Amino acid sequence: YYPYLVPVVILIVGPATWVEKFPEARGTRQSPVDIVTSRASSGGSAPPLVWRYSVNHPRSVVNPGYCWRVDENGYDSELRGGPLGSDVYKLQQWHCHWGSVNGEGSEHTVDGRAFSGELHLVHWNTSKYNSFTEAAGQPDGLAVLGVLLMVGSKHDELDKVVRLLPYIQHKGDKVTFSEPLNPANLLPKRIAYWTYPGSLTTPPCTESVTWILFKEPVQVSAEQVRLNLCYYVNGKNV
Ligand SMILES: O=C(NCc1ccccc1)Nc1ccc2c(c1)[B-](O)(O)OC2
Ligand SMILES: [Zn+2]
Repeated sequence: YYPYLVPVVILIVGPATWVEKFPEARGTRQSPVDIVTSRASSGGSAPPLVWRYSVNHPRSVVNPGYCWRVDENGYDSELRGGPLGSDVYKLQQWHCHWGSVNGEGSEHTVDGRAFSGELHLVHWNTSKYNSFTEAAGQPDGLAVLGVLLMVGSKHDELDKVVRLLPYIQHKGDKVTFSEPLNPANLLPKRIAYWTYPGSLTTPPCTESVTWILFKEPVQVSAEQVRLNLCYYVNGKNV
């Protein structure tokens, strides 16, 4: 009776329906995936992954309704090497995924294990395409650095965004800040990573993402997780 209705309803409006509106979601390289570490082949002779980000420019934190997103507003940055061939990618935005239950917020899992959250730094291929939107439709258009988040010590760089969340409680809210922030400080110390060709994990689920998921999780405090949860799950935006 009653409780059995709820899961069915959730399935009808959740990812299961995305294929109707977004045919890409039925594709062959859909993300997220579970990283089965025993099946990952070693990187062999891939060149080093190299990045450079602008620090002192105004950024805006936006509430798109399902996470928070920081727009880089086109300021200079570069990501190259690793699995990206000879193309240069530029940071467009970065955003965070959190779960409703602590410890289950990440999109990717590693050997079946979920993490408290997951940061995505979204870059687009400026060597081949003229805009993010154009690149987002191409198989080699986007490159996303994925950072797994686990509860531990407070993350000072991330806190520059987390402390602004109370000001963007509703979908569409946006706040601009000019405090210097280096996105490179959001990445783990050790930069070993898994990489695979995948897709956006949210509609339109376009298969245009070269995923680069760092192996080492980054620590954020329980309070930082709580702040993220209370603005995105308890009814304010879902
Ligand atoms: O950029 C997104 N939408 C707007 C859009 C504009 C123009 C064309 C297509 C899409 N979405 C999106 C981009 C990157 C990632 C994700 C979602 B993610 O999977 O959450 O992590 C990586
Ligand atoms: Zn994402």
